[in-house]
Amino acid sequence: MKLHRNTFKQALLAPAGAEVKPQFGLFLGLAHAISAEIVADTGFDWLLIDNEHGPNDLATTLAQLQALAAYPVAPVVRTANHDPAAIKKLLDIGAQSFLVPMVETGEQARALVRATRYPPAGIRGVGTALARAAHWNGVTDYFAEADGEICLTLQVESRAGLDAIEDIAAVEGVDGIFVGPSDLAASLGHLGRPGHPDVVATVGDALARIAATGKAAGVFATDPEAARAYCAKGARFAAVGVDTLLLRNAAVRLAQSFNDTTRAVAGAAY
Ligand SMILES: O=C(O)C(=O)C[C@H](O)[C@@H](O)CO
Repeated sequence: MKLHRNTFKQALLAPAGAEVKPQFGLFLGLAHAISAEIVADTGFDWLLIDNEHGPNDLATTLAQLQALAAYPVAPVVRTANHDPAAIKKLLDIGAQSFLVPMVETGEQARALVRATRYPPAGIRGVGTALARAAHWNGVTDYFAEADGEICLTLQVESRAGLDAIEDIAAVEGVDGIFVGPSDLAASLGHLGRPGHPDVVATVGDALARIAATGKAAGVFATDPEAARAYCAKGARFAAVGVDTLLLRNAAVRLAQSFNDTTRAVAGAAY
């Protein structure tokens, strides 16, 4: 059995100058295989299983990875934090692409790369007999190929992270840097206002800086115009929605068409 090739990594790392189509994704916070499978064939390039803010755990993440495996969409797993033991378990259940929140130094980036690699490049523990990732020792040459199919993207979403963009990008094994406008807005004194002009300008500058390093720049923007503007600034992957918001907003609009309800439709995601 051959190891699954990471098409998300291939898309993000397309050679500079190549005709690179930005990869558009959706955050998944409903934490169930059914809701993940419902959106699996809707046309997104990637779907993010969120373990930071979404109520996901290892079991729900596994179920969604299994559900998505049948579809031409790339699963990305956002970790809750930088814990190498938690990353090891996510690797072993088969996650190949990661988004790690709140990275603020090159040192943190180096530690995160090591958490996703086997020795000697890293500290990932060996347990392939128990790992879906290796199809329980069914994948031939797993140890020779596993590290190469890992896609590690890190979130810069604070003033300190902004200051460290080039240091983080310089770390071998970091494939992309994703700007989180909501947490960055909070760090810049604009809590709840990711669309504030100062935040928008700062995000755009950060994307351009990331792209200039040669690493893939990523961003979160639920406003289509903002997402396209950020892609023009250098974003190569963009999360443009959240499943929870899609559900709630559709329900609010449908109810309003029958009842005299005035519930607000959630705009930008936070
Ligand atoms: O800080 C951000 O922006 C992100 O990291 C995305 C957030 O998690 C949130 O906006 C998703 O709803």
